[in-house]
Amino acid sequence: MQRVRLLVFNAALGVLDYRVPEGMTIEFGSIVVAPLGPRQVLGIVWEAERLSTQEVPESKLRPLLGAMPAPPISERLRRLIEWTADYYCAPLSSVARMALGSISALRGGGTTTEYRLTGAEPARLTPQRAAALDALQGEQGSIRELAELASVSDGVLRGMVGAGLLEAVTVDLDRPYPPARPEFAQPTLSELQQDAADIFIDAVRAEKFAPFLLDGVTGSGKTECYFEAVAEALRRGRQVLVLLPEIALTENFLRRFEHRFGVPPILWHSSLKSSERRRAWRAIAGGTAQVVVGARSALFLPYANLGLIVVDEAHEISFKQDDGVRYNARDVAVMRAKFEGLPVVLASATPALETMQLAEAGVYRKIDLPSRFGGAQLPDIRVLDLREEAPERGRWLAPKLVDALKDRLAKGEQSLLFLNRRGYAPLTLCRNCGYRFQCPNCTAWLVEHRFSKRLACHHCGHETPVPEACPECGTGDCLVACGPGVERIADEVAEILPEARTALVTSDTMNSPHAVGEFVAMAENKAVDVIIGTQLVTKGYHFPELTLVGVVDADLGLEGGDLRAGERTYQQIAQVAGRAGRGEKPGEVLIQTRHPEAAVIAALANGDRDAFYAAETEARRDAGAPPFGRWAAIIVSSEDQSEALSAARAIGGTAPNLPDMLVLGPAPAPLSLLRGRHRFRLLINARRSAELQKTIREWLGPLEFPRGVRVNIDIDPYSFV
Ligand SMILES: Nc1ncnc2c1ncn2[C@@H]1O[C@H](COP(=O)(O)OP(=O)(O)OP(=O)(O)O)[C@@H](O)[C@H]1O
Ligand SMILES: [Zn+2]
Repeated sequence: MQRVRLLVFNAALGVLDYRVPEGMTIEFGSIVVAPLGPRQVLGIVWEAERLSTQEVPESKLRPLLGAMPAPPISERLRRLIEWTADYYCAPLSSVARMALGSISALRGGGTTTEYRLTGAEPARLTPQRAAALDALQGEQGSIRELAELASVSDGVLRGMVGAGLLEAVTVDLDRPYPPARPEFAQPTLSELQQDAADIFIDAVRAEKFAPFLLDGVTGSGKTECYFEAVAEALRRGRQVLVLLPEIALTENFLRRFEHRFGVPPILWHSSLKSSERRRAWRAIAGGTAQVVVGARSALFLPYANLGLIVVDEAHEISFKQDDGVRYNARDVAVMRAKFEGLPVVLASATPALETMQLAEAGVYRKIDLPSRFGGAQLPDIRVLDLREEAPERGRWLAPKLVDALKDRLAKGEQSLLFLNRRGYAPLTLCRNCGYRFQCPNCTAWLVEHRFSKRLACHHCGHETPVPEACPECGTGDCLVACGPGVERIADEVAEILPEARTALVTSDTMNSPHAVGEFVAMAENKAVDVIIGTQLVTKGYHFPELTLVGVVDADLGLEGGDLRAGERTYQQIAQVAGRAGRGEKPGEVLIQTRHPEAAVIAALANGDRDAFYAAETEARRDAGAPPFGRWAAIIVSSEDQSEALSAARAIGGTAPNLPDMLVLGPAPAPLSLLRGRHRFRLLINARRSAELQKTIREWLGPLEFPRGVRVNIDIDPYSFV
């Protein structure tokens, strides 16, 4: 190769041509360093005919500086990167960057230095050193990482190294992971489970593209089934990727995996320490990482030898990324399996309608597990009509739910209360003048968090202490909390069941793997009587003593009229209901609602999933909504409202007039102010036959906007705010 075309990691530059200097060997996919003016850029050597750019004359070509000591990005992954960029209308370089994951890992293995406490007991300590000493017990990391953990400056820690309180440790980045053992603790599967597992095992052996939907009720043992496919991949020396929707679930998964295979899997997520990240990336690219578990970002990594992909809780909307490259990891996982030629298993008790449709059309092979493992029955579901069975004044739990909670406590069984709202109260207002606390950066109320004594915005993170007096009228002691969040429900439980031991499970409390682990251990050891949680606690957990689930407000998710609100409500409630009665004792679910007649609630109460899917399918068909039609959104934002509006109007004004595409808007977004940016939205509804992405590219491509305007395209959107 004399002349090469690079995809460089800079969306503005994109594609550049270079000369390969004498003696340097590279191939397509090689990761190289190239000069750019006085600077250097990283790039991937790409097939020139697949990337268009202005030809640079031979005489002007500058030579590459060198190749990184990392395996080249495979052709299959290059094709997936192209497909993703094309489908989601995203810059190729932004997608490719996700494959690199850790830029520092590209520099090679070797060693790095980390620090940990020596255990020395100093006579006297500054308050900062004392705080660091406290915070860093059992921790190890770079100075920067430890400084962040302890909330002190790097300088404080350097001083502690000098004083002998911290010591340097050499970490080998290429030290191998202990091998997982496919036969470590093989369970005896039920006949149904074994049939499902055999199909997956055959698919792993076939080494061909094969998409599956594993549709099994809650507690049917979906994990045990796909673990058998994982075991087969391990026996054959192939790598496995398991995608989970949230990091909070990984802790649970990790323990189950270790039980089954003798060692923990390799984790990949955004809060890995830099040395862990480098080690994991190198093992993934080198083929020695056997099973990788991660959130979305693990999907684009350069696995050397992938043999199976599993997407667990595949219906979860958090697989859709809503910033940067707006891709859906569930869908891209299927595409990756296709390009790589391997099986992919989407597992869920409440599959997305899109997934169901593909299964019905025969595109995905559907494998059913219709009953719970070990003879456990699905729980009994009853509706509490809040219009007839109102909670006491200032309370949120209806008398029947309170009685059920008391009954379980008396019997020593566990209960779970689900409310998908963090904090104490979603709105705080002044009793005297009616002033409402609103975020200065977003169209959103500030949510009171009573434990941290703060008012917080759940969109931008803005926080302020709860004031003594109303900032508007100055009256003291006049603020009222409106509506419940989980913290308020926890207070109510403490009042009605003072002797009950409670656990609050939200992203505020489950903010580290350690916290999640502690919660799971407590719940399993029956050190908790009542769990109060947000959607975090609705899925994945298996607590055999949990026999009662109370849904505090089933109508919450139906408000706002999002196009998938019905489906999402169904999934959340069915999932949380699925936590009840998983052991020997039967489960009961009480759903509080003001709309018992709503189709979703009725379907849940009757345990009639098919009726719900049928009704939802018809509604979507009528509306031309996915999977029958397609949507795309264009979000225009700027710190300057009029600038955002005129840009949105310019887009609306040049909208193509096509028979198979309808453009709605622009209209102010429901979240019309977000992180200080004013937002307008357009929604495109297209027939399946429409060339949606091509049309959007041709429509927006020629338009020019002021520098402060951002235009984001969201293909197959999940968020409409
Ligand atoms: N064949 C088996 N032998 C022993 N235990 C099993 C078997 N199958 C399932 N279990 C146990 O039953 C419980 C439920 O299984 P699992 O959590 O895999 O269900 P699931 O289908 O993933 O449920 P959910 O969708 O509700 O998370 C787990 O504790 C699991 O270990
Ligand atoms: Zn905000």
